[in-house]
Amino acid sequence: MRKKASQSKPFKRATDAPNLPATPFRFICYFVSYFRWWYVAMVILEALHAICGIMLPYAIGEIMRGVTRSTGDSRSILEAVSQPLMLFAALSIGEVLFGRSSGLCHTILHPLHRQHVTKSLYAYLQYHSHRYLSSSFAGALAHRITETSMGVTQTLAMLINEFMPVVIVFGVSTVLLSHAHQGLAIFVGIWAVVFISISFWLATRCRPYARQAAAARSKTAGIIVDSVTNLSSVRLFARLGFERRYLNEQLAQELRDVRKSNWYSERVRWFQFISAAVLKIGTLYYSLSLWSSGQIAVADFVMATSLSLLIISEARNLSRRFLEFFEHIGNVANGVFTIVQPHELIDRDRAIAHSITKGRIEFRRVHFSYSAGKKVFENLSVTIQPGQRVGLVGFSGSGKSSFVNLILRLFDPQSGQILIDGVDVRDMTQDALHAQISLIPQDPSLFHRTLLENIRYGRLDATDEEVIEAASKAYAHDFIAQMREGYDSLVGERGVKLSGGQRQRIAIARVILKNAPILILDEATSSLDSITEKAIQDTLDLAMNGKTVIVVAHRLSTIAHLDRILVFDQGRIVEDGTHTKLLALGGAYHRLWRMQAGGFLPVGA
Ligand SMILES: Nc1ncnc2c1ncn2[C@@H]1O[C@H](COP(=O)(O)OP(=O)(O)OP(=O)(O)O)[C@@H](O)[C@H]1O
Repeated sequence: MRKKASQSKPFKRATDAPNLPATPFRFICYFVSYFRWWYVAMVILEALHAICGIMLPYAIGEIMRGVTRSTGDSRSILEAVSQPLMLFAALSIGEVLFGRSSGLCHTILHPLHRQHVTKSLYAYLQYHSHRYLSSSFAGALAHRITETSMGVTQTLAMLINEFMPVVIVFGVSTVLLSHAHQGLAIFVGIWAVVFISISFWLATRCRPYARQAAAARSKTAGIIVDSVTNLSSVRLFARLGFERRYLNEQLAQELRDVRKSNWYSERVRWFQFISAAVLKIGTLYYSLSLWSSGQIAVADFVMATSLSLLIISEARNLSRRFLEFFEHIGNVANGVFTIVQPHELIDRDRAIAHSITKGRIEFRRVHFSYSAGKKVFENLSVTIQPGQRVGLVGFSGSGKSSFVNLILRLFDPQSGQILIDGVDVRDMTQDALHAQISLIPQDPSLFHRTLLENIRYGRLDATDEEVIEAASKAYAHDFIAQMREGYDSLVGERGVKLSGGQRQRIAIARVILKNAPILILDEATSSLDSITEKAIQDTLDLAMNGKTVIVVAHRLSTIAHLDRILVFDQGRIVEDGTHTKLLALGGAYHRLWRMQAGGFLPVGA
């Protein structure tokens, strides 16, 4: 069922990702359809609320009509106004009941709706590629999701609670007035059309100023955050005054932009006040002259003036509302155009959760570049046998990480194949592939959760005992036990409360729990002191047992004991063999080895 729906979409998306439309209007409608009955109820309640409100002046007019028709004694007045009074009371009660019922719907629905948009956008974002995520600011994406979900609910709230009542008020007023006098109705009708059109036009004119002021405000916030984040550097460079001046310059710019926007809003307010005065005075004068010439009754006169006051109160903030409306729509459009993009790496239709039994990795005539132009691999072919432990060495930028990235399918090659146990990685579901490969990166990033949760991430059903056992094997238990809250300690954003070596040990514990058939170590012990590294090496050797292992290393001593070493140079494998064989060859590896023995770290070719 889902497949069918996704086939009709204009672009590729991961099969398990929500089927979100890629245009703001359709995006909003998509979510409305989930809660359609709630919205139908809100539209009806808000319409009834507005109708009750606008009918009140009519009831007042009828009361007046009753009074003028009565003979003057209190009994006849009471008789004449009893029905309009009941109407007035019913309308007043209706206004409260319908208004508050709509408010209740709003209270229940909107948080739910926002949650649903947030969940869907987050689920969609999860399937974006490594390339997409690494070229976006994580904070900005999170902010977009929040703004988009707010934008969707606010857009709908404004349509239902702000614009629809105004339209109803204008429409019903014109009908009521037309019963009293055609001319009055035409006057109010023309006023409403002109007022809405000019308000809309002014709002569109005001938009760039408001946007500029909002951008200036965000920039100020950004500068403050940046400066506070780097406060220790600011102090160490004795740049406190410099930072204040830097902020002051931005604040001065913000002031100019905000003033411009405020000045424009002030002009809009002038327009609103003048138009309100025109309506008030015009209706009063016109209806008074109609009444004095006997064309309308005093009741119609009262109704017309009350209606004009009601219309003014409804229309008062229309320009500002239009402005906010554009802003919310803009937020939705931003979110949709940023996040609801085609997914770059999606599982093929025939992809299966293939289970890796041997761990044989083969690169077959692989051509790969990150972007058009600079090639990283050209016709690369190499096979890593099951259970082999292979070290990757080479100068910085020679292609070691790219080699690993392709195995993990963080990127797809332009041509050629990467096969694991003879199956193209594109024919495996990404979930299955990633579940069967463990990676310990050079600088592991942890979740701001407890140590227990971070280690258990390797296997969610691991018991506390298994977590502690893995931590002990990774030489992490001792330092965890010394922490005040032990395994329940929070590690800070990305694990900043831990040292680099401690983070690496947590990452190793996690991988021990995961126990995947293929293990990739990217300078996995580079942050450890030599004594811990020696100890942990034994654990890693144990963890490598029976697995295919790839070790990316800059320090050649850490891979000298492996079964095989591949030497990379500008995307080519220039040497391939054991440490002893490669040293004897006297080529690139030999040169690297000599450079490191002499204390030099090779940085570039
Ligand atoms: N995400 C990326 N986008 C674009 N180009 C990239 C990206 N990652 C790497 N490259 C480029 O690809 C080439 C190979 O880089 P790669 O990271 O594979 O080298 P490496 O041998 O792992 O280097 P190091 O030892 O410094 O980690 C380099 O020219 C690099 O600039």
